Amino acid sequence: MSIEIAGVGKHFGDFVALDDINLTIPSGQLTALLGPSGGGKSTLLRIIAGLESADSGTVTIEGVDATGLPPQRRNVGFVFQHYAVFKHMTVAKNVAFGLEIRKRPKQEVRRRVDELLDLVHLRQFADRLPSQLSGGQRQRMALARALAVEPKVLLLDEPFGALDAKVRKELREWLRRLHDEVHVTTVFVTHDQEEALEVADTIVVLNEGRIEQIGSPDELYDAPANHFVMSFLGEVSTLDGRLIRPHDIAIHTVPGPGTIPGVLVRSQRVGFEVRLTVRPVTPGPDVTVPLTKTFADTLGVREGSQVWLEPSAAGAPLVAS
Ligand SMILES: Nc1ncnc2c1ncn2[C@@H]1O[C@H](COP(=O)(O)OP(=O)(O)OP(=O)(O)O)[C@@H](O)[C@H]1O
Repeated sequence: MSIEIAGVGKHFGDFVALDDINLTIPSGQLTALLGPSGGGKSTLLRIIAGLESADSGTVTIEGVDATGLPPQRRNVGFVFQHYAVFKHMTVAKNVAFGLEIRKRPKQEVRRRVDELLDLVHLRQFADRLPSQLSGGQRQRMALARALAVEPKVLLLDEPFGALDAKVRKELREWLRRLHDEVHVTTVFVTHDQEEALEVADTIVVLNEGRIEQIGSPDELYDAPANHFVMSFLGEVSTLDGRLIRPHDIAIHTVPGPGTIPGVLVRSQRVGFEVRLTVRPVTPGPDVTVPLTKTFADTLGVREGSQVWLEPSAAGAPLVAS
């Protein structure tokens, strides 16, 4: 069982937002829709949720053809970046809302709300108003509220987008742990490759309305299908007419087989790292290689030194540029 998206297309006027999307999102996994702004991620998520209808194609959720079903009959929960909370209701009431409108017995509602508040670590804030929570706590409350009605699928559109970097990082670690506890099929939209690499089981890279690649974080990072995926998923440099990750370039003070000579033009200390920028003799841009400070010290090079660059012997991902 899973979410099956077959032949989904969506236009806005002449603009093609999604072009023949075919995708299987496995049950029980955390799947990231990753891509640059305007790539079609939110449109696809909204089509899965039933908030937007596709021009063509079908959406099947856990074996049921959901293409024509309204959102409330799809058994999905969603959380958006700017979550609309009921400001006048306590945290516990906000979480209980979906259960109360479904007229579940009071005792069951109380028990379920307690469970959920434990799960999102907000039990001690049950009686506060949302305005008395931090941004990160509010998003956790939003997740508890979405989970309350036991959806088969949880859809998150940049749920941590509006928060500062530190809180975002905490919340994504927390989301991963939460997912490992509840295993609800989760699809989240992000334009942040680090977020996708760190949290997702499967990443779907969307660009200009098309799927560029689908795979595990390791597959995408180590074996990108094309130039776009490689440069979107991490830093890349161009060396000797090829694309390579900066971490896959070694610097030597003596020549060796396959090395490319160059001159060290800049040495920059950034925290625990030293970034050495080398101008190769071969045509092409300067290459910046990150090293640990200890290793940079043992190399003993300074600006103006002659050095030799070596693409890592493991031959890590080199994609013709
Ligand atoms: N209701 C609409 N009317 C017209 N164009 C739209 C509409 N909704 C989305 N679009 C366009 O469709 C394209 C895809 O939008 P979408 O929101 O899916 O992208 P995204 O990948 O989620 O981007 P972002 O990360 O910026 O949210 C964009 O170019 C957007 O301007």
